Amino acid sequence: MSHKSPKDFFAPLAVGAPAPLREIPARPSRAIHFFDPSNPKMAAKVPAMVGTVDVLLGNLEDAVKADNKVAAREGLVKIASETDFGPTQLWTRINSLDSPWVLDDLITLVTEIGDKLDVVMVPKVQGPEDIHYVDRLLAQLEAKGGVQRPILIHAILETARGVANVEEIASASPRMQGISLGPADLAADRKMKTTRVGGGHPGYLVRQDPVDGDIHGQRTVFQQDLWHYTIAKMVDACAAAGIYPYYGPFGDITDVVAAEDQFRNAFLLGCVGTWSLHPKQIEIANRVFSPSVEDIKHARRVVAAMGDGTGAVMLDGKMEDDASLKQCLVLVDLAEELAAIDPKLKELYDAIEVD
Ligand SMILES: CC(=O)SCCNC(=O)CCNC(=O)[C@H](O)C(C)(C)COP(=O)(O)OP(=O)(O)OC[C@H]1O[C@@H](n2cnc3c(N)ncnc32)[C@H](O)[C@@H]1OP(=O)(O)O
Ligand SMILES: O=CC(=O)O
Ligand SMILES: [Mg+2]
Repeated sequence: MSHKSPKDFFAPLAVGAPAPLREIPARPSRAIHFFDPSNPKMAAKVPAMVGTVDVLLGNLEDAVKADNKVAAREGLVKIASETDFGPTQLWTRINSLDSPWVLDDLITLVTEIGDKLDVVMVPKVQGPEDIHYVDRLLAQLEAKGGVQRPILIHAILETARGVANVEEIASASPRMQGISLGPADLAADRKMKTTRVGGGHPGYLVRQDPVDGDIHGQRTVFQQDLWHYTIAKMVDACAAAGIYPYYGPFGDITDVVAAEDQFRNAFLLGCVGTWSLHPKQIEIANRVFSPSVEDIKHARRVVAAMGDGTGAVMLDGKMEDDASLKQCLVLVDLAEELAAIDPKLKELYDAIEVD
């Protein structure tokens, strides 16, 4: 397989298209909030959500009825044209690359609202060839529409082939912003025997060994995480490529407790955010994907104790060194990025006293 040289990788793919970015900016994206632009009730709520959520995503793919595909596309153009998004990013999820709608999705959105669109989410990505296709098309359309800065690409990891190719997908283009887990389509594609949109399953468990050989006696059951392997693989692929990993949908809107657990697992494993399908999931995501006061307090104590950052010190009976300092700096840096856009968090983090 032939690879592009570094100089070609960062050259625009169409005459007149903006130059690709050399680094993907670390813009907060704790919640990517989905709305259906063809649904008048949802669409009406979008302007008031600006500033309350990091990303608003006009969804054109699954969950939008086939009869409403054109209305959703046109609805998104209208909302984008009429709304000042301020600090909130505007993303879209286009229809899949084999669908009858995707070409018109891209032509319409990039030429009409390209300057407002930050990221295009591409579903059911199978391999780098899908990203190359969207990459070139975006460049051609940016040139046609006079778009001034490159629109980034976000892939959904929701096919078995996509998971097998995740490293190549992550580094397929300088437009690659990040990757989300798509547990619902991935489960179907893998022929998993679940019937849910993300989250766990009570049947996927590990059981304590029999006590005194009594297999029918009381034995503790530990439910396992169906998504651990894929999220970890995705996080590694994204970190290696310098892009951002996300959990995806949690379909049980009423189970806010399990949603929080699933989001926190993803946060701890390295994800920067998740999807929100319903307004009540935004607050959960914003909270979970922001470092806690306790974490920042501890991280700042380690930073202070480590002085010039070399050597080893004891803090509360625990050894700290360069590696634990680096982990603490991940949290401190994230807190600074979030404080810059979230005044409540800034107040919270500023009030922390390090003893
Ligand atoms: C596997 C995947 O691909 S996941 C991604 C695709 N799926 C989606 O994007 C789903 C997006 N979400 C939704 O469609 C809806 O939230 C549903 C269908 C799950 C639930 O909708 P409802 O039954 O209307 O929920 P509910 O009655 O609690 O809504 C309360 C209010 O919030 C509004 N609302 C619900 N979801 C959203 C949303 N995502 N964004 C903005 N407003 C919303 C409703 O319109 C309703 O407004 P109203 O008070 O003016 O009547
Ligand atoms: O698109 C998301 C999914 O889980 O499927
Ligand atoms: Mg899907």
